[in-house]
Amino acid sequence: LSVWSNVQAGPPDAILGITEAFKADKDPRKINLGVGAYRDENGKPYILPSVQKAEEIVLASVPNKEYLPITGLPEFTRNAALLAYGTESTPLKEGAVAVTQSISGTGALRIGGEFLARHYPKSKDIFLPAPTWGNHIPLFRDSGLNVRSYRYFNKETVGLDFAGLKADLEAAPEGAIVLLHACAHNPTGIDPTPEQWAQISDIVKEKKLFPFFDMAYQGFASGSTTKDAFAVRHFVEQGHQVALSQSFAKNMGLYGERVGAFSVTTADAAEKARVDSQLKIIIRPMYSNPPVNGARIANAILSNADLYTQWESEVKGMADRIISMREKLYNSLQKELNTPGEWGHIKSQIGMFSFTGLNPSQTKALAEKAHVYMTHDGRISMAGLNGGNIEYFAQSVDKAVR
Ligand SMILES: Cc1ncc(COP(=O)(O)O)c(CN[C@](O)(C(=O)O)[C@@H](O)C(=O)O)c1O
Repeated sequence: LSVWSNVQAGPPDAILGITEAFKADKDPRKINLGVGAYRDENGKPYILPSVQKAEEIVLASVPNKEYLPITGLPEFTRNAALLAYGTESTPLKEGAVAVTQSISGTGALRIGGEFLARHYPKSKDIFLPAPTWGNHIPLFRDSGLNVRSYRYFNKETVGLDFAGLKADLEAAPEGAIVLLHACAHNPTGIDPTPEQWAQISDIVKEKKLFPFFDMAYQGFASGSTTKDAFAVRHFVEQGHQVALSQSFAKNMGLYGERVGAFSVTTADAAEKARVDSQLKIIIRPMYSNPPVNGARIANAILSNADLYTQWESEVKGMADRIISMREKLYNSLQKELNTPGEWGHIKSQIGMFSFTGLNPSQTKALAEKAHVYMTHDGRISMAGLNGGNIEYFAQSVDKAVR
C-alpha cells in the first residue's frame, strides 16, 4: 500500500483552473476572461517596452548570480516603498518603514499574514471584504489567522455596500485586522470614493482596527500611480500604522518574475530594525531569499527618471485600453443588443475586472456552449477582450441571459 494512498484529489484553483479548461478547449472562438493577466489588442501577453529596455540594461551590466539578502534587493525595496507611500511620506522620511522583497503579491500577503500572526498583539482576526480575491482566504488561514468577512458588495445595486461595510467594521472586535484592497478591488472592480475612504479611516481609527492594504494594481486602475495610492497615503497621513503588500505582476507585467514587496510602518528607525530582524526570521526558513532578476528589472525602472516616465505612460495605456473595452462592452449590451438587465456597472467599475452579475449556471453555459471562460462568480478580466472578440462575447452573454 502506497504511503500516499490517503491523498484526496483536491479541486482545481477557482481562477488558475479556468485557464487550464480554456487551454483544453479546441474551439477557435474560445475566449479566456479568467486569470487577471493583461492582453493587448491582439489578445497576446504584453511585455511593456520600458520593461524590455530595463531588462536590456540589467543584462548589459552582466550582474552576478549571488544570493540576495533575505529581505531582497535593497534599492528595489527602497524604491518600491517610495512608489507606494510617496516622497512626502513621514514614516518613509524618518526611515521607519520596514520593507522586504517578496515572491510577488501573494508572497507579500503571506509574509504579512505570518508576521501578524506572530507579532500583532491585539487580535488574530482578519476581516476580508465579501467577496475578495479567492486566494486571500486559504493564504491567511494557513498563516494562522482567523478569517472573517465584512460586507462589501451590494448585489441589488451591483455596487459598494457601504452601509454594510461600515456596520461590519464598527461591529468588529477592537484591534481586529482589516484587509483593504487599495485600488481595483478584485473581483468586483468597485472602489470606495475618496470621501468613503476618509470615513473608513475614521472607523478604523475609532475602533483601533489594524489596516492591511493589498495594492496589486497601482497605476493599473486609474492609469495614475499617485491616484491609485490615495487610500494608502491617506491612512498614513491620518496617523494609522499600516501593513502593505505590493505586486508588480500587473502594472509592470512581471507576472512570472514574481516581483513584490511587503512593508509595515513603525514608530522609528530602531523599531524598524527590530521588525526587519523578525521579517528575516520568518523568510529565511520559508524560501531563504528571493529571485534576483525581476527585482533588478523593476528597480531599473523605478530608479531611472526617463524609464519611470515611459513606464507610467505604458501603464496608463493598459488602463486606457481596458476602459475603452468597458465602454464598448456596455454599448454592445445596452444599446446594440438591448440585453435584458442593467449593465452600467461594466462602465463604472475600475481595474482589471468586471463583476458582470452573471450567475454560475450562466457562466457554466457560456463556457460549455460559447467557449467563453470566466470565474464561476461571473468575474471577467476585461483585458481578455479586444476588437476581435468583444462582439462575439456580447452576443454570447446576450444569449446566456435571455
Ligand atoms: C487582489 C490581489 N492581490 C494579490 C494578487 C497576487 O498576485 P501576484 O502574486 O501574482 O503578485 C492578485 C492576483 N490575482 C489574479 O490577478 C486574479 O485574481 O486573477 C491572478 O494573478 C491570480 O493569481 O489569481 C490580486 O488580484
